[in-house]
Amino acid sequence: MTQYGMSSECVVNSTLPSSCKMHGFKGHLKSCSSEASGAVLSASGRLRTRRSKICLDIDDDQKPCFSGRFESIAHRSLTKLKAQVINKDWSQRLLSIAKKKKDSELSDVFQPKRSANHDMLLDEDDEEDTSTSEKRLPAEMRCFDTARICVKGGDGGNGCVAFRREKAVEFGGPAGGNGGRGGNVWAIVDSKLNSLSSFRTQVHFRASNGGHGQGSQMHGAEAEDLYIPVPPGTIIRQRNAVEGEAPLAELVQPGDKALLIVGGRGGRGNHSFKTARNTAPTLAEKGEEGVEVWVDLELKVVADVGIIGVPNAGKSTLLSVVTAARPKIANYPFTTLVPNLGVCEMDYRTTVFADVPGLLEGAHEGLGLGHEFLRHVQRCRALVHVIDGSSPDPMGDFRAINLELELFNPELKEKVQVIAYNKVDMPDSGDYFEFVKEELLTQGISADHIFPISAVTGQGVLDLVKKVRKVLDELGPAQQVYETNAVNQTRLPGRQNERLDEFTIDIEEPKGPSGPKVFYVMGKALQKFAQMTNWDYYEAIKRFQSVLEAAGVNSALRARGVKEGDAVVIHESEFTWNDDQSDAALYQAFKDDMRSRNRNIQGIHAWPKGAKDEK
Ligand SMILES: Nc1nc2c(ncn2[C@@H]2O[C@H](COP(=O)(O)OP(=O)(O)OP(=O)(O)O)[C@@H](O)[C@H]2O)c(=O)[nH]1
Ligand SMILES: [Mg+2]
Repeated sequence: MTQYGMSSECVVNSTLPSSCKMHGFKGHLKSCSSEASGAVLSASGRLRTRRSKICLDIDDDQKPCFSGRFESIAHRSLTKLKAQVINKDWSQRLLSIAKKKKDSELSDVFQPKRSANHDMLLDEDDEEDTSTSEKRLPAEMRCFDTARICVKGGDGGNGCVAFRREKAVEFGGPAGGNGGRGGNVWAIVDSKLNSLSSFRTQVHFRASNGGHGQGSQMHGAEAEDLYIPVPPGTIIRQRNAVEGEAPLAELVQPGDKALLIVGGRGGRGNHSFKTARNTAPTLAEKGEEGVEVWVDLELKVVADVGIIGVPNAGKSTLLSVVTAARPKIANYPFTTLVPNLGVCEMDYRTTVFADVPGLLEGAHEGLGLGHEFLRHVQRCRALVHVIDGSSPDPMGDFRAINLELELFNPELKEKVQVIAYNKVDMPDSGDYFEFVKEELLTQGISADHIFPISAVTGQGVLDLVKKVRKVLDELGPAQQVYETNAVNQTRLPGRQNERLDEFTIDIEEPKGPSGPKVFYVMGKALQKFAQMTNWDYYEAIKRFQSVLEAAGVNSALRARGVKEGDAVVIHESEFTWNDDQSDAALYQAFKDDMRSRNRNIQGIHAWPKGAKDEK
């Protein structure tokens, strides 16, 4: 029996929230104990103290199986504390878990992973499989190069109904201001970022709403735009985009930005409705609602040189020596979980290095940390292959990695590789270098591409970097890195030419023999118009009615057989069809509606002819 991530001598001091429920141990857990006084930790119990010493005993051959909230908390706490663990059992355990991870789905970053109806086609079993395979690795170990976020443009502010009231100004006229525009949502490159991990904690991005209009012709304030920072090399697509569809944006260079969502426009106040015939209008529009969409982000790391090698070879150490980057370095495999970028400046020229997580045999099939970051290697112009000199079989490692690269994508084999035989400061590795070099020469690697280095002492690193620079120079200037036909929209679009007379009508048959039919009227402009109509003003409803008449909706409904009492649904509003289209009938319907909504009738300065006010 071994313990998960810790030995009996090494007890983790973990701070867990008091509400952390220890449920769902599913029988793998052999026993739990807690040393903190009063702490209760059992398969069905609850952890009651904030600071507790926990030991979890787990069968040798079984994976720990947590569920619910405890899973993420336990993994997070254990991952944070793994450096403190004296026993290296953690690494072994981690490695074995990672090896078990097998993701059969091979997909390219530029191909949307799922078709539009893929989710719908998934049966329940498939869904379960996906969720369990995703949960097999702790969140900290996943490569954060994809994310799904929800963006919403700000709502426009409402227009205002107001009249000028001043001493000695008898008929002041309408003075209601317009609402302000809602905020737009942009994605902008932030060169300090190198992964999409920030989108783990924030998924919803909403721009602020525009200010409402006020009296004295005061317009509402325009909302500020929302800028979502993304790392360079981010591709943004509509959720479930179909194959071949152009992405919304591809942001590569620092300063690149793209408009994702436009904020809603502000509603007009009654001052805007003033005409020669209607000099005192009592209606105003509501602000347009901001659109909400889900978008998929994918990151392609943009680097000149990719540092590859087996886990623990010293890749991150090399990156920290040649660049100012400070990646995490530790003596266990899979220290690096997301690709790290570093910029090396030499002779007034910059070279971007990417240190990718360690590769394992079977990486092309998704073993280890999966094949996701192999896509990043694909985009590097040259590779530095770090061989771990302290490994029992350095040439075996070298061959295995090259085979993995080739199996993932044959083009990867063609990439120029500069070999860095690392850890020569260690006596065993240094002595072994000549043998390895001979082997490498027999593999067809030219002698001037092989460098014995010690990333820790810096020995041989300068020569290596000079060679890398030379190789890049020989390859010529970097190619255009925009790889998709994305429409990076950088300007606000002009007014959309949406027509009110473009609509469709769907009919839902009555439920019972005497029930009403339901007519769904759908059209982009019509729905927006219905959403912006302020139903609290009679004049607004009258305007809505006349627009329906002018756009041909009423005649289309009549042609489809609408009868008195049938329901007509436009956007989120439901109306009851009345054959009597007179002002009096409309006013009566308005009054009934206001009463049912418990609202006070307001803004009517002249009652329509024939309407009888009950008040
Ligand atoms: N003696 C010696 N140790 C080295 C050298 N380079 C790296 N190391 C050690 O090797 C261990 C692993 O180094 P990392 O840089 O984290 O290795 P890595 O390849 O990035 O490992 P992963 O990210 O886990 O794949 C650390 O303990 C380093 O101190 C070297 O040149 N000499
Ligand atoms: Mg590393």
